[in-house]
Amino acid sequence: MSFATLADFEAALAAPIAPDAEVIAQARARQADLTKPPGSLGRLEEIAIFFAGWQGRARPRLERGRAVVFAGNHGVVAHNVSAFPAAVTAQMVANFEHGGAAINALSRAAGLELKVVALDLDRPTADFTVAPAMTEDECLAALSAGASTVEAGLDLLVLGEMGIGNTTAAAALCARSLGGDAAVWVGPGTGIDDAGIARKVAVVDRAIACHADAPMTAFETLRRVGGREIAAIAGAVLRARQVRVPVLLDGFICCSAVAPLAVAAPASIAHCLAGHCSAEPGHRRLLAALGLEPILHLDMRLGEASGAAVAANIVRAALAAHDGMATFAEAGVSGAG
Ligand SMILES: Cc1cc2ncn([C@H]3O[C@H](COP(=O)(O)O)[C@@H](O)[C@H]3O)c2cc1C
Ligand SMILES: O=C(O)c1cccnc1
Repeated sequence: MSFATLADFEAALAAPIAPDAEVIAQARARQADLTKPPGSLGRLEEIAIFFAGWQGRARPRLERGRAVVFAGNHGVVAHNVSAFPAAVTAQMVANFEHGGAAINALSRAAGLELKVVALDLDRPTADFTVAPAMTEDECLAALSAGASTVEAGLDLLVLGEMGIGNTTAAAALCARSLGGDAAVWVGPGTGIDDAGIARKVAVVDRAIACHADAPMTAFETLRRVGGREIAAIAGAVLRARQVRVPVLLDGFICCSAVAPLAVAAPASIAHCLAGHCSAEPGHRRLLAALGLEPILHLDMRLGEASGAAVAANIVRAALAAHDGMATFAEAGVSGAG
């Protein structure tokens, strides 16, 4: 599946795709029958029921889980908005390929297959303080690259990114999609100092002003102030919903990729859970705006799908309890009197 035209993107965004209500009812009934006080597994129960509805299976499984890390480079790094040089993006992609990054260890620990997709790293996006980051064709190609990593039959999709400078793009996406001053969305990213944060705020203000007259559509926001890895995440999310694969989103940047989608069509991210709340200050506000309750709070601020990969272990635990526990009848345990 690809996004050959803008109409394909708009159709995927608006498609009326919902979880299976009958299967949700079956999974809920099973939870009520398991040998525990009702509700005592808390959020784990909700996670199991969510996966049941999207997988269309009253006893959902996590055999084929995939983590995908998309990488892209950003013209906006010319404004000195990251603590690290842009060359680190390609160097980290090499590190992913050699198995040495955090996501290699964490995806292995969670039993997830790992795919790394580098998107035109030698062609950074345009500086979005003066021009759209991508042409329409470039944005469609990135959306398609994301969609092509997802197929029916996956039990879980974990999404993440690598792209030096992309917390600046993420802040601009949030400001354009959700409003609010640049200052509420800008944070230290890889660790810039206060002067760097002030530079970043000014860059996001200029970006918002530069694109203020453009249509406030999801596509224009992704294309103008996003990046290739960010558009690829949006494409993967839309494709996952079409094939009913539940998604775990990672940190601030990953979630910023779905903000334009959620604003345009709230149901377009109904199959997504937030793996964690990162330490990047805008993430908490972004999750609240998206109506997502993060599974974990671990003060992580890495990206690479790392927080979502850790949360996949919680999903695994939720599904194991849902599938493996005995019912009151099977175990001969008395129900509530
Ligand atoms: C070695 C290294 C590994 C990373 N892995 C993810 N990121 C994270 O940091 C970047 C965003 O922060 P900023 O906007 O400040 O550049 C993204 O690549 C993100 O995934 C990394 C950053 C570095 C330096
Ligand atoms: O929230 C994240 O995922 C994040 C925060 C800072 C830098 N890189 C990623």
